[in-house]
Amino acid sequence: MRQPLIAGNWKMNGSKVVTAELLNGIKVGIGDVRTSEVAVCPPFPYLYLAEEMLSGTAIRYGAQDCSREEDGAFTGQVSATMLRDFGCTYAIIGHSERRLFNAETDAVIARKCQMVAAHGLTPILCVGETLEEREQGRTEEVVARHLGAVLDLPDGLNLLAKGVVAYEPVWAIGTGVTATPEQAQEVHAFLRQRVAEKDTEVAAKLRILYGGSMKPGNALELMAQADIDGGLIGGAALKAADFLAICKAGDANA
Ligand SMILES: O=C(CO)COP(=O)(O)O
Repeated sequence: MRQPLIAGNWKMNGSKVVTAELLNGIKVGIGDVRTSEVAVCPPFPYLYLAEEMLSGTAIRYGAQDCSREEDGAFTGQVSATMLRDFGCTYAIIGHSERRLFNAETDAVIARKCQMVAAHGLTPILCVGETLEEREQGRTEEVVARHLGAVLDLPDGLNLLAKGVVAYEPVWAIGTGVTATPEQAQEVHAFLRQRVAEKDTEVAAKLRILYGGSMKPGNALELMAQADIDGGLIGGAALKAADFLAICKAGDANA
Protein backbone atom coordinates (compact mmCIF):
# COMPACT_ATOMS: atom_id res chain seq x y z
CA MET A 1 0.00 0.00 0.00
CA ARG A 2 1.05 3.56 -0.60
CA GLN A 3 1.61 5.63 2.52
CA PRO A 4 -0.40 8.85 2.27
CA LEU A 5 1.68 12.00 2.02
CA ILE A 6 0.24 15.29 3.19
CA ALA A 7 2.49 18.16 2.18
CA GLY A 8 1.93 21.82 2.97
CA ASN A 9 2.97 24.33 0.33
CA TRP A 10 3.20 27.54 2.28
CA LYS A 11 3.93 29.60 -0.84
CA MET A 12 5.13 33.17 -0.19
CA ASN A 13 3.55 33.57 3.22
CA GLY A 14 4.71 34.15 6.75
CA SER A 15 7.44 35.80 8.76
CA LYS A 16 9.95 34.46 11.27
CA VAL A 17 7.38 34.68 14.04
CA VAL A 18 4.46 33.27 12.06
CA THR A 19 6.57 30.45 10.62
CA ALA A 20 7.88 29.43 14.05
CA GLU A 21 4.32 29.44 15.42
CA LEU A 22 3.03 27.33 12.57
CA LEU A 23 5.92 24.85 12.82
CA ASN A 24 5.36 24.61 16.55
CA GLY A 25 1.62 24.09 16.16
CA ILE A 26 2.18 21.21 13.75
CA LYS A 27 4.93 19.74 15.90
CA VAL A 28 2.75 19.79 19.00
CA GLY A 29 -0.31 18.36 17.27
CA ILE A 30 1.39 15.74 15.12
CA GLY A 31 1.17 13.09 17.82
CA ASP A 32 -2.39 12.39 16.75
CA VAL A 33 -1.32 11.56 13.21
CA ARG A 34 -0.50 7.86 12.99
CA THR A 35 -0.05 6.76 9.42
CA SER A 36 0.31 9.68 7.03
CA GLU A 37 3.68 11.06 6.16
CA VAL A 38 3.66 14.78 6.86
CA ALA A 39 5.80 17.44 5.20
CA VAL A 40 5.89 21.22 5.09
CA CYS A 41 7.43 23.47 2.45
CA PRO A 42 8.13 26.94 3.84
CA PRO A 43 9.71 29.75 1.81
CA PHE A 44 13.51 29.40 1.38
CA PRO A 45 14.53 31.90 4.10
CA TYR A 46 12.65 29.93 6.74
CA LEU A 47 14.10 26.51 5.96
CA TYR A 48 16.58 27.09 8.78
CA LEU A 49 13.63 27.29 11.18
CA ALA A 50 12.25 24.01 9.85
CA GLU A 51 15.66 22.43 10.36
CA GLU A 52 15.94 23.83 13.90
CA MET A 53 12.44 22.91 14.97
CA LEU A 54 11.71 19.68 13.10
CA SER A 55 14.99 17.80 13.30
CA GLY A 56 14.43 14.63 15.27
CA THR A 57 10.68 14.63 14.60
CA ALA A 58 8.82 12.59 12.00
CA ILE A 59 7.80 15.75 10.15
CA ARG A 60 9.69 16.22 6.93
CA TYR A 61 10.22 19.47 5.11
CA GLY A 62 11.19 20.71 1.73
CA ALA A 63 11.42 23.65 -0.62
CA GLN A 64 8.99 25.08 -3.14
CA ASP A 65 11.47 25.13 -6.00
CA CYS A 66 15.11 24.41 -6.78
CA SER A 67 17.62 25.65 -9.31
CA ARG A 68 18.31 23.45 -12.28
CA GLU A 69 21.98 24.45 -11.99
CA GLU A 70 24.60 22.88 -9.77
CA ASP A 71 26.20 26.13 -8.52
CA GLY A 72 27.79 29.31 -9.81
CA ALA A 73 26.70 32.63 -11.27
CA PHE A 74 22.92 32.24 -11.02
CA THR A 75 21.82 35.25 -9.01
CA GLY A 76 18.85 34.64 -6.77
CA GLN A 77 18.72 30.89 -7.27
CA VAL A 78 18.97 28.17 -4.63
CA SER A 79 20.69 24.88 -5.38
CA ALA A 80 19.78 21.30 -4.52
CA THR A 81 23.02 21.05 -2.52
CA MET A 82 21.89 23.98 -0.37
CA LEU A 83 18.52 22.33 0.20
CA ARG A 84 20.31 19.18 1.31
CA ASP A 85 22.46 21.30 3.58
CA PHE A 86 19.31 22.39 5.41
CA GLY A 87 18.00 18.84 5.70
CA CYS A 88 15.26 19.06 3.08
CA THR A 89 13.60 15.84 1.97
CA TYR A 90 11.37 17.28 -0.75
CA ALA A 91 11.36 19.94 -3.44
CA ILE A 92 8.15 20.96 -5.18
CA ILE A 93 8.93 21.24 -8.89
CA GLY A 94 6.86 22.71 -11.69
CA HIS A 95 4.10 24.27 -9.61
CA SER A 96 1.63 26.04 -11.88
CA GLU A 97 2.49 29.36 -10.22
CA ARG A 98 6.08 28.90 -11.33
CA ARG A 99 5.01 27.81 -14.80
CA LEU A 100 2.90 30.98 -14.99
CA PHE A 101 4.90 33.66 -13.15
CA ASN A 102 8.40 32.37 -13.85
CA ALA A 103 7.80 31.03 -17.34
CA GLU A 104 9.05 27.57 -16.44
CA THR A 105 8.86 25.17 -19.35
CA ASP A 106 8.50 21.41 -19.26
CA ALA A 107 12.16 21.10 -20.23
CA VAL A 108 13.28 23.27 -17.30
CA ILE A 109 11.03 21.39 -14.93
CA ALA A 110 12.37 18.04 -16.11
CA ARG A 111 15.92 19.26 -15.58
CA LYS A 112 15.04 20.43 -12.06
CA CYS A 113 13.60 17.01 -11.22
CA GLN A 114 16.84 15.39 -12.36
CA MET A 115 18.87 17.85 -10.33
CA VAL A 116 17.00 17.40 -7.05
CA ALA A 117 16.93 13.60 -7.42
CA ALA A 118 20.66 13.56 -8.15
CA HIS A 119 21.15 15.22 -4.77
CA GLY A 120 19.02 12.74 -2.88
CA LEU A 121 15.92 14.91 -2.64
CA THR A 122 12.45 13.77 -3.66
CA PRO A 123 10.85 15.89 -6.38
CA ILE A 124 7.13 16.57 -6.09
CA LEU A 125 6.29 17.09 -9.75
CA CYS A 126 3.18 19.23 -10.24
CA VAL A 127 0.92 18.75 -13.23
CA GLY A 128 -2.47 20.21 -14.05
CA GLU A 129 -4.66 21.92 -16.60
CA THR A 130 -6.15 25.40 -16.67
CA LEU A 131 -9.90 25.98 -16.76
CA GLU A 132 -9.71 26.85 -20.44
CA GLU A 133 -7.86 23.63 -21.21
CA ARG A 134 -10.42 21.60 -19.25
CA GLU A 135 -13.29 23.27 -21.06
CA GLN A 136 -11.64 22.48 -24.36
CA GLY A 137 -11.49 18.81 -23.34
CA ARG A 138 -7.70 18.91 -23.25
CA THR A 139 -7.11 17.84 -19.62
CA GLU A 140 -5.54 14.48 -20.47
CA GLU A 141 -3.41 15.93 -23.23
CA VAL A 142 -2.03 18.62 -20.86
CA VAL A 143 -1.33 16.39 -17.87
CA ALA A 144 0.19 13.75 -20.15
CA ARG A 145 2.55 16.40 -21.50
CA HIS A 146 3.49 17.61 -18.02
CA LEU A 147 4.09 14.06 -16.81
CA GLY A 148 5.74 13.01 -20.06
CA ALA A 149 8.39 15.72 -19.69
CA VAL A 150 9.82 13.58 -16.90
CA LEU A 151 8.50 10.11 -17.71
CA ASP A 152 9.96 10.17 -21.22
CA LEU A 153 13.47 11.10 -20.12
CA PRO A 154 16.02 8.27 -20.40
CA ASP A 155 16.05 8.18 -16.58
CA GLY A 156 12.36 9.08 -16.30
CA LEU A 157 11.14 5.86 -14.72
CA ASN A 158 13.93 6.00 -12.22
CA LEU A 159 12.98 9.58 -11.34
CA LEU A 160 9.34 8.65 -10.85
CA ALA A 161 10.34 5.62 -8.79
CA LYS A 162 11.95 8.10 -6.40
CA GLY A 163 9.45 10.90 -6.83
CA VAL A 164 5.93 12.05 -6.11
CA VAL A 165 3.42 13.52 -8.57
CA ALA A 166 0.86 16.15 -7.59
CA TYR A 167 -2.22 16.71 -9.72
CA GLU A 168 -3.20 20.32 -9.25
CA PRO A 169 -5.91 21.59 -11.58
CA VAL A 170 -5.06 25.28 -11.95
CA TRP A 171 -8.73 26.26 -11.71
CA ALA A 172 -8.93 24.71 -8.23
CA ILE A 173 -5.86 26.41 -6.75
CA GLY A 174 -6.70 29.10 -4.25
CA THR A 175 -10.18 29.46 -5.70
CA GLY A 176 -12.20 27.50 -3.15
CA VAL A 177 -13.44 25.41 -6.09
CA THR A 178 -12.26 21.83 -5.56
CA ALA A 179 -12.26 19.15 -8.20
CA THR A 180 -14.92 16.61 -7.29
CA PRO A 181 -13.48 13.34 -6.00
CA GLU A 182 -14.59 11.72 -9.27
CA GLN A 183 -12.97 14.40 -11.44
CA ALA A 184 -9.73 14.11 -9.51
CA GLN A 185 -9.78 10.30 -9.46
CA GLU A 186 -10.24 10.22 -13.23
CA VAL A 187 -7.07 12.23 -13.79
CA HIS A 188 -5.10 10.38 -11.11
CA ALA A 189 -6.03 7.04 -12.67
CA PHE A 190 -5.03 8.38 -16.08
CA LEU A 191 -1.63 9.50 -14.77
CA ARG A 192 -1.00 6.17 -13.09
CA GLN A 193 -1.98 4.38 -16.29
CA ARG A 194 0.56 6.42 -18.26
CA VAL A 195 3.29 5.27 -15.90
CA ALA A 196 1.96 1.69 -15.93
CA GLU A 197 2.36 1.60 -19.70
CA LYS A 198 6.09 1.80 -19.04
CA ASP A 199 6.38 -0.06 -15.74
CA THR A 200 3.53 -1.45 -13.66
CA GLU A 201 5.59 -1.73 -10.49
CA VAL A 202 6.68 1.92 -10.54
CA ALA A 203 3.08 2.91 -11.29
CA ALA A 204 1.70 0.86 -8.40
CA LYS A 205 4.11 2.45 -5.95
CA LEU A 206 3.91 6.04 -7.22
CA ARG A 207 2.20 8.45 -4.85
CA ILE A 208 -0.07 10.87 -6.67
CA LEU A 209 -1.26 13.76 -4.49
CA TYR A 210 -4.21 16.01 -5.16
CA GLY A 211 -3.86 19.77 -4.74
CA GLY A 212 -6.37 22.57 -5.17
CA SER A 213 -8.56 23.90 -2.37
CA MET A 214 -8.17 20.75 -0.31
CA LYS A 215 -9.39 21.41 3.22
CA PRO A 216 -10.61 19.48 6.26
CA GLY A 217 -14.15 19.37 4.87
CA ASN A 218 -13.29 17.63 1.60
CA ALA A 219 -10.00 15.83 2.31
CA LEU A 220 -11.58 12.59 3.46
CA GLU A 221 -13.65 11.98 0.35
CA LEU A 222 -10.85 13.04 -1.98
CA MET A 223 -8.35 10.72 -0.35
CA ALA A 224 -10.90 7.89 -0.28
CA GLN A 225 -10.42 7.63 -4.06
CA ALA A 226 -8.33 4.69 -5.15
CA ASP A 227 -5.59 6.69 -6.85
CA ILE A 228 -5.41 9.73 -4.56
CA ASP A 229 -2.53 9.17 -2.18
CA GLY A 230 -2.49 12.40 -0.24
CA GLY A 231 -2.60 16.13 -0.72
CA LEU A 232 -0.51 19.14 -1.58
CA ILE A 233 -2.15 21.79 0.53
CA GLY A 234 -1.93 25.55 0.03
CA GLY A 235 -4.21 27.84 2.01
CA ALA A 236 -5.37 25.24 4.53
CA ALA A 237 -1.74 24.40 5.37
CA LEU A 238 -1.29 27.84 6.91
CA LYS A 239 -3.42 26.90 9.91
CA ALA A 240 -1.96 24.12 12.04
CA ALA A 241 -5.38 22.81 13.10
CA ASP A 242 -6.67 22.58 9.52
CA PHE A 243 -3.48 21.02 8.24
CA LEU A 244 -3.46 18.43 11.00
CA ALA A 245 -7.11 17.64 10.33
CA ILE A 246 -6.19 16.88 6.73
CA CYS A 247 -3.30 14.70 7.92
CA LYS A 248 -5.78 12.74 10.02
CA ALA A 249 -8.05 12.36 7.01
CA GLY A 250 -5.02 10.79 5.31
CA ASP A 251 -4.72 8.36 8.23
CA ALA A 252 -8.35 7.38 7.84
CA ASN A 253 -7.74 6.40 4.25
CA ALA A 254 -4.41 4.71 4.73
O1 LIG B 1 -1.30 25.20 -5.03
C1 LIG B 1 -1.64 24.47 -4.12
C2 LIG B 1 -0.67 23.62 -3.43
O2 LIG B 1 0.54 23.57 -4.11
C3 LIG B 1 -3.04 24.44 -3.65
O3 LIG B 1 -3.35 25.68 -3.11
P1 LIG B 1 -4.74 25.84 -2.32
O4 LIG B 1 -4.84 24.69 -1.37
O5 LIG B 1 -4.61 27.17 -1.62
O6 LIG B 1 -5.81 25.83 -3.36
